[in-house]
Amino acid sequence: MTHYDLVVIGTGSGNSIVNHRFADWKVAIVERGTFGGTCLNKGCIPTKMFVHTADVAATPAGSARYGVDEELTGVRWADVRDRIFGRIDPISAAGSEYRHHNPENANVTVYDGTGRFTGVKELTVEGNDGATSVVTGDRFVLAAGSRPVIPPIMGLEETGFHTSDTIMRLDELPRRLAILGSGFVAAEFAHVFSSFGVEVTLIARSKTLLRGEDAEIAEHFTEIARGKYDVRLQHETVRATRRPDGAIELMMLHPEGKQLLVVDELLVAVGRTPNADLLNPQATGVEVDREGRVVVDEYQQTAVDGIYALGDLTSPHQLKHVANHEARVVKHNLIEPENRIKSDHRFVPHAVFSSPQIAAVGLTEAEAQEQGIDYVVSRQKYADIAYGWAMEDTTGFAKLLADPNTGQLLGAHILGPQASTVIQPLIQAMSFGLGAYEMARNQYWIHPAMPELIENALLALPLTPKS
Ligand SMILES: Cc1cc2nc3c(=O)[nH]c(=O)nc-3n(C[C@H](O)[C@H](O)[C@H](O)COP(=O)(O)OP(=O)(O)OC[C@H]3O[C@@H](n4cnc5c(N)ncnc54)[C@H](O)[C@@H]3O)c2cc1C
Ligand SMILES: NC(=O)c1ccc[n+]([C@@H]2O[C@H](COP(=O)([O-])OP(=O)(O)OC[C@H]3O[C@@H](n4cnc5c(N)ncnc54)[C@H](O)[C@@H]3O)[C@@H](O)[C@H]2O)c1
Repeated sequence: MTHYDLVVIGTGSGNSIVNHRFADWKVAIVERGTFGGTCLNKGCIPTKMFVHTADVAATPAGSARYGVDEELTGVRWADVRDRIFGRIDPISAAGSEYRHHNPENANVTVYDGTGRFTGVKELTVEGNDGATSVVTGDRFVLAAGSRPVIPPIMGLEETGFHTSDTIMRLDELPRRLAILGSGFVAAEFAHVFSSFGVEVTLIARSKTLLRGEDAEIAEHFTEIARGKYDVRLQHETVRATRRPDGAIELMMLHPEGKQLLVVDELLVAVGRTPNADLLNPQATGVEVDREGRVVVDEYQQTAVDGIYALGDLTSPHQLKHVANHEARVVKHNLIEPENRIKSDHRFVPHAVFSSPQIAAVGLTEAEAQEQGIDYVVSRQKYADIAYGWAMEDTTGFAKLLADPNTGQLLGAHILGPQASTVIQPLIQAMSFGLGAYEMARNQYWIHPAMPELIENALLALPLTPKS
């Protein structure tokens, strides 16, 4: 049994905690999978590299409206895949090498294996090489992330399927792909594979895709998606079978009856569950809530003094910028326990990198209504700003909600080109309390740039000056 000052479990955002400020600490890092975690290896980064490539592949299909005739003559899947992972895999390997062998990490021991609490502040690591080690620590950081949910569909395991963990490493592009789910992962991969020429069928139980978004955004996105690939709404997949010819047959229930779908590959994208169960946190007194998340306070500390948790393991926002923010809070609180800081989850934004993009922060209109909050609303189409004319955009818009009493923004929802970038000034305004009326009028907005979408949406809010 070896004792450490600090034990970090998980090398996603958890890995960013240990730096020169911990040089005097004896540190253990435990990682069961690929160094760098989900975002680097299987999440944000490769998906966005595929999404950008898909945007390029989709360009010819939309260029005729500008009077430019282009043709997509092919997508070299193996080249796309190998370019992307040819860049990512060495970064992950270098991160692992750095922690294992670089003299700057002389105080750090890496355990390649799965950690599981077997007592109070005692972790048993089943090494990937079969060896077992027991480590104890004064402090722990639980940063073990989440994994894809596999729904209980008859025959699914025997049939075989992909998740976001494996779909990006396919040997070749399938002719037909079914995607089960209607959230972030489904929306992004539907764009990627349909742009690459794959016949995509998206199977959703809900009445709209992306139902966590503001209802107007979700409805518009669903309508646009239906024009690009086959979208089956209100379909419950009940059985999967592998046919003798190798194809996959899915049986779905729909209000109007049973349906069969035959595809070559299946991507399951129905959510992610925290990896808390792998850690057996109860053995050290750490609480887990009904959703399976490790419970933390505003300092990111669990019920046990000195045991902190962060990221997908604990947060309802399964987003990298949230995991990174929480890692910075935990780092500070470890180094300065007498002067701890709180994490700030007031205005957590997100973006869906599909086509079109979606970005949002704050309340949806339905949430404002449910919470009985007084609000005013404005909408601004890309089609009615100069850059929208340049892009010939016909579907994009921004929707803003503001409190008429305080003049503060309550929510922002954007569907359209570069939504993930265009939204940033609104996140800033909400975070720093800048009034919507003043924001619109007391600064220059570059003409004729895309943020004029925001300027006009702000000007359209029926507000009065507050300062
Ligand atoms: C396809 C996809 C696309 C995404 N795109 C975006 C995006 O565009 N923007 C965004 O903000 N977010 C995105 N996300 C979400 C983002 O990847 C996660 O929110 C983020 O990576 C979580 O970081 P983390 O440090 O909490 O966990 P992870 O990065 O998952 O790290 C946890 C690590 O812990 C290890 N581990 C687990 N259990 C144990 C154990 N018992 N012992 C030892 N090690 C263990 C795991 O192997 C893993 O390496 C995406 C996710 C997916 C799946
Ligand atoms: N751009 C980004 O920031 C990004 C991209 C990808 C993933 N992520 C993160 O990863 C998380 C997981 O993504 P996800 O898309 O897997 O989950 P999700 O929670 O976004 O969406 C899953 C959807 O699948 C539906 N569903 C559940 N069971 C189903 C079933 N049996 N059949 C059909 N549909 C079913 C759910 O109702 C839900 O709408 C996201 O919530 C997000 O936090 C973020």
